[in-house]
Amino acid sequence: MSDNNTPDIVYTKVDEAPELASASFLPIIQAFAGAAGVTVGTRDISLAGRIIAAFPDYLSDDQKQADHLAELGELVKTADANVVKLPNISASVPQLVAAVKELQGQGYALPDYPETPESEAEKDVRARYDGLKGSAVNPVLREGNSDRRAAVAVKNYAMANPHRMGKWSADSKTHVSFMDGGDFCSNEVSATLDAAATAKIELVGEDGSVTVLKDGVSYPAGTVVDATFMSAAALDDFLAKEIEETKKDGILFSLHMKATMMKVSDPIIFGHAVKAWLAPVFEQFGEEMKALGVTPNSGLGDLLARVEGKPEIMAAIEKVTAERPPMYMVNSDRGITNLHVPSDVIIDASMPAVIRAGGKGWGPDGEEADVNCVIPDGSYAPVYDETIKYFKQTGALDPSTSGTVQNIGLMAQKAEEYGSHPTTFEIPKAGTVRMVLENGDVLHEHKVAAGDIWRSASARKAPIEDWVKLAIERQAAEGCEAIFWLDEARAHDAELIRYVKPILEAAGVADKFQILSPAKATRQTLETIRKGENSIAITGNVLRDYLTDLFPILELGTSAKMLSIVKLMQGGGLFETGAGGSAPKHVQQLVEEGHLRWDSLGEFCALGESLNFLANAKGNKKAAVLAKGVEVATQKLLENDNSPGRKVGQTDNRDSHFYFAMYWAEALAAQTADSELAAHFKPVAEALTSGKDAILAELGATQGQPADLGGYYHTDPAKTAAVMRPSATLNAIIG
Ligand SMILES: NC(=O)C1=CN([C@@H]2O[C@H](COP(=O)(O)OP(=O)(O)OC[C@H]3O[C@@H](n4cnc5c(N)ncnc54)[C@H](OP(=O)(O)O)[C@@H]3O)[C@@H](O)[C@H]2O)C=CC1
Ligand SMILES: O=C(O)CCC(=O)C(=O)O
Ligand SMILES: [Mg+2]
Repeated sequence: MSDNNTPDIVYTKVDEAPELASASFLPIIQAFAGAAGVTVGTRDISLAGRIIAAFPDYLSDDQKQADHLAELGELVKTADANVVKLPNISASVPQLVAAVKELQGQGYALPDYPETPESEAEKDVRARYDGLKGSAVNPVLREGNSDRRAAVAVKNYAMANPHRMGKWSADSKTHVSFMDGGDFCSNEVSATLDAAATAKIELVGEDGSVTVLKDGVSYPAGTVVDATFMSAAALDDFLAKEIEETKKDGILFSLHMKATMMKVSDPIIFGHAVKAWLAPVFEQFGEEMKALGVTPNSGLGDLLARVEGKPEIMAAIEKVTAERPPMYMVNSDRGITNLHVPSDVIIDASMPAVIRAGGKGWGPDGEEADVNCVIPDGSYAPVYDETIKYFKQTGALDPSTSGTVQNIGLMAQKAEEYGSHPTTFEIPKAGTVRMVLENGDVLHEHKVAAGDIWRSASARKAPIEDWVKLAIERQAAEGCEAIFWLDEARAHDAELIRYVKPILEAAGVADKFQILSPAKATRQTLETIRKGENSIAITGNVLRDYLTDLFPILELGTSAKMLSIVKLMQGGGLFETGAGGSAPKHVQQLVEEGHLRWDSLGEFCALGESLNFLANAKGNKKAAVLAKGVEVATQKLLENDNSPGRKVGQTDNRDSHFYFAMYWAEALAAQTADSELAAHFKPVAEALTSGKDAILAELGATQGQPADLGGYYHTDPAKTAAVMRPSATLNAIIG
């Protein structure tokens, strides 16, 4: 749906640090693009914006907001889509509840999040909130497969200016622990559908009763449909054993999940860990805590807040905690543990952080220590396991000589586990889960017990074929090693391999590709980049996510600098900014000490790609000139080291936007392809250059002081602009 009101480029309005950055950077983009007749507009996909859009019937007319996510969901299915997508919050329940509370405080008469909905009205409210939970944005926008890599200039800069890496020692006790049975990995079955089909998922109880869990799940022909489950009993045994083992080893206990993206299964697994950690407390006070509204899936933080006024429960918690191994901390100064909030420790970012640090996590005493990284399901844990084993044997990677790993990820149309939420169930009672097709065929069945987590994931034919073709294209462009990270011994992967091989053979390029299990691919890839050579990892959706944080964090120090292109299957373009999240810690630092260390390199890269797309797809010559200018400016910003530093007083996000604007204007003034644009930008470049000292002084004057944004999830635009655009000189030139 592209109408006259759709701008040439849609720049998404999001949350937390990237949204703060946009308050400073977007006015620059709009002014520069406007001079070339390119329109850049925003669509609000922030958590607060999505909440407001979901409850028009509760709000006054001036508070109402259209459903921009739905609009973008349509746009990305057209060739007109040109969307720059910044990272947004994939909300856990505590984040959602906090955002609602903040909006209520601002006068939005939103209903409370119903913990235990009973009336029809409460059930309706709960369903609307549930639709906003977790990764509700990315799967809607990602109508294409993923191509993530470091731009050449960025990689070269990282090699010339290597970040610090923690040292690995051969006797590090840090390791990964995963289940050896009863998990999603070992229970998986998979089949490819010959014809289009509609399935019903039902639970046949041991008593013979039939409960329909989900009806009318339809798949086009050629879809790979998986089913699997995690045994709750096996999970509980595993967690109890790991807590004991960690204590024996004298190291930190940590749990790494993706409770945001895997919004149904992983919060439940997280809740099992909370229960395992406080097992004796739950045994003694389980009923009382339930009455207080304790839901282990929301984490220890929520639990502690609810039992605060109960000294006997608090005493029991203290007693158990003293017997437990020390826990890996999110923030030891504030006592925030790994199990406090399900969205605080997110595996794609958290495991690389441990690995980059040489296998260290922060303990409750504020000191670094070795850590047991518990990742219950064995499907992808071997990647981290193998990485850690490799570094223990060989020492840390050297970013000044290391090659690079690019990723081609199967992501389109809610591929694989990351699209499985509507078909994931916590099983209410023992029986058999069956997936039955409309002709009565039983596609998959599993015998399950109460509390098991059963889920079905699928990958469609068109996205799979598009993914293999994209891999062929990228391998031809790079000429380097290319590995499909697929395990022929795993049911789902075996079905994918049946697609991959014939396509490679038909294209005559089978010899350019290898197919290796994730563990073997990890080792080979690490050996390749250690030699200074490059590798393309062609993976499913989960490994796309994991690897595009893991390798960039080792090679570049951060995944913020990644080029992240989604070639939409209907011809449009979606340009994600970096491969990281919305960095809540950065907001805290800005609010406390007026320094924003968010690095917008991902935005610069995405902007360049988006303008190039406009130039190529729409023949917009001026956009091509703008794009070239963005490339030159980015290169210059790197060369001159104008990226943000971590500490107050150093270059920050706002300073780096000024430098970017100055270099961009200089490049546009100097180019000869479009004299009109050159003439327009000449005085702009001069004003920015001669105003440099004044501008930097005005920007710097705000550092070191607390900043007031007028909100967290729903900030005040005027206050945010005052914080993020404090230079009157710069504003006058841009304005
Ligand atoms: N594409 C998307 O929409 C994504 C959204 N998310 C969401 O983001 C939130 C936070 O997720 P989390 O897993 O903590 O991951 P983040 O990537 O937000 O944070 C991890 C750390 O990465 C570093 N980092 C990330 N981006 C930048 C940047 N541009 N500049 C500088 N440093 C950066 C920071 O490290 P340091 O502190 O060392 O500076 C940061 O603290 C969650 O709500 C999650 O749901 C997460 C991933 C992707
Ligand atoms: O959508 C999300 O929750 C996170 C996405 C993510 O981590 C990624 O795409 O790398
Ligand atoms: Mg990720």
